[in-house]
Parts: sequence; C-alpha cells; structure tokens
Amino acid sequence: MSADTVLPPLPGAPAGPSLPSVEELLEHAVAVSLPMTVRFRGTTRREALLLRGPAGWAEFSPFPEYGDEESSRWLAAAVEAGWQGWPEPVRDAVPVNATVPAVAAEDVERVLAKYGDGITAVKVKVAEHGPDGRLVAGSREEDLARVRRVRELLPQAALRVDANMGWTHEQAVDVLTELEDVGLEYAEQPVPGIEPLAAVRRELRERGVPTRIAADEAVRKEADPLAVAQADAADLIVVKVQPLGGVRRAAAIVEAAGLDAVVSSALDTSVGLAGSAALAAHLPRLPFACGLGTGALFSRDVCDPAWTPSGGMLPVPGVSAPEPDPALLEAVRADAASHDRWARRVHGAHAVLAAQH
Ligand SMILES: O=C(O)CCC(=O)c1ccccc1C(=O)O
Ligand SMILES: [Mg+2]
Repeated sequence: MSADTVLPPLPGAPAGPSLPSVEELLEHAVAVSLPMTVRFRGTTRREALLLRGPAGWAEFSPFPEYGDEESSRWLAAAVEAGWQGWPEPVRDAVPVNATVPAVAAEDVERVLAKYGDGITAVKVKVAEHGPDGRLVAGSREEDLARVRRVRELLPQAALRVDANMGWTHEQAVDVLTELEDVGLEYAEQPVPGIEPLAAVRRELRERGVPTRIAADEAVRKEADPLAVAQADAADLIVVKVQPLGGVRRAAAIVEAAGLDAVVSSALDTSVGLAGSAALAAHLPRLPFACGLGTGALFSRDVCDPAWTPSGGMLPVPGVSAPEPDPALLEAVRADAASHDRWARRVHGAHAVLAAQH
C-alpha cells in the first residue's frame, strides 16, 4: 500500500496539525493496562499508551497485532486530540448501546447489569472465533440463545449483532433469517469484504428479512473507507475515531459516504472514549445509539469519574479529553517493557505519518 492510500485525501477534510517529533509525542507518555470484567476480543486486559500534548490528553492504542501502516491512523487521531483539540459538539449527550461480548446466555444478565439502568440499545457479539481462527464449535446455537436472552430481558430495546466478519455467506443468511422474529435493528459486518457484504444484504432483501446491514471492518480496514458506500454494500457505517485517523477525518468520511453512522469504540480508555463521544456529538445526524458504553467493561480506568454511560447516555467532553486521575494512572501503569514496546510502535507509526507530511 502506498503512503497515499493510508490517509487518502477526503473531499472537504481540513488539514490536520503539523506532526510533532517522536520525542515530543513521548515526553509525557504513560503505558497503561486496564483490567476487564469480561473476556473481549480474546483478552481480559486492554493496553494503551496515553500521551499529553499542549491541547490535552490523547490515546494511542492500536491492537497488539496491528502493523505500522494501520497504526499510523491511530497515531494521527492522538495527534489531533493532544496537539489540536476536537471540533465543537452540536449535542451535549450521546445515546449508547450496551455491548454484550460472546458470553453464555446465563451470563447475559450479569453483563447487562454493568451498564446500569436506562439501556435502550444492545449490541451482541456473535460468531466468535477461537485462537485457531475457526468459528467456535456450537456457536450458532449459543449465538441464538445469547441474542434471545437479551431480547427476553429487554423486550423494548433496539438489538444489533456484530459478527466481526465471522460468518460465511450461508451462515449469515441462515442466522439472520432465524433471528427475524427478534427484530434486529442491524447486523454489523456479518461477512468479510465489501462485495460479500453487498451479497448478504441483497439476499436478505430477497427473502424479505428487513434487518439492515452495517459496515465496520469494510470501512476501517479497507484502503478506501468510502468504497463500501460507493458499492451500496451497507445501510449504515460504523465509524471509529482512532482507526479512521481522528474526529475530523472520521466526520469527513461520514459526510462523503452519505450514509447514517454509528460511532463505536475500539475498547478505548476513558481518554479515547471522550474523543469518540466528541465525534458522535459533532455529527449533524445521529439516528442510532453509539457503541461507546464499553468503559463499563473495565474494572479500573484512568479517569475519575470514568467515561461511562448513565441512563443509557454518555456525556460529551469539550474540545479536549478529561484529565486522568494521577492515582488511577499509577494504579494501572504498565511495566517498563510494555512502555518500551509502545514507544517502538510510536516510532514505527510516526515514520509512516512523516512520509506523508
Ligand atoms: O460497538 C460496540 O458496542 C463496542 C465496540 C466494539 O464492538 C469493538 C471494540 C473493539 C474492537 C472492535 C469492535 C467492533 O465493533 O467490532
Ligand atoms: Mg464491529
């Protein structure tokens, strides 16, 4: 992939701040490791690097397996947060969904309890894959049972499922047809890619299943984040601040795509979640609850109070992140080896951005 395709120029996107040096980026950096109360994406800890620039705190937390090119967009988002600040909000709170990881049906109630009262929307993870990359045995029946348990506990809530590309075309059509009676608001990235997504969407329409299709990985992992909209492959797009290179760039992608958007977290700490709330608060249209309640899955976070929802609503920050609490930051500080690993990742991502400046 050429440097140009990492951050393709977008119509109407304002220029970002100039790129600070690696030394400046790392001057106040703290690596943290947050414990989680539920297994998510195969782990019970979330590592992140928190940076502090003249505009405020910033988060850099690409997942461990991500390389420099992909991580460079996450670093661009941190530069925006810490060295520029976010654009002004147009609303002062954001409705969010509760996120239910791929737990057993009997654990659904315990997970939902973490989000408190006032849940109006729930996203249920389905199609979980094991470390061998295969769909977990028995997952079809467990997925159906998990979704039906959420529906039983919350008869009025809007329900979505997220397969993270985990199904084949046949599996997606089968399970989504089976769940028609539950009334799903949308299914997020049931299969990988853009054309396969379009094909699932077409077949559901032909069968008369009204479930919408949302694109997530097809937006944030494809070279061109607008390709999914151009291919008419989805009814809506999921947008994330760090993978898309910042609040302004994500907002420009939503505008250029011309589709409704759901802002979702990358399992960020409170600092990153505030940035995602800033994007959700900045979008002119916000017709769906956002996937930004994931702070509730941490047993410790860096801010006091943590950036978590109450009554189904997430607060909106001003143009910068909340300050981490010094004692909490110490309590979750990662070891020196982890800090060094993060510093090397900043170097690698920085080199990719520097080649574009
Ligand atoms: O959207 C949500 O409800 C929570 C966020 C979430 O699911 C997520 C978190 C980390 C990485 C990927 C994803 C995803 O949407 O696929
Ligand atoms: Mg998703």
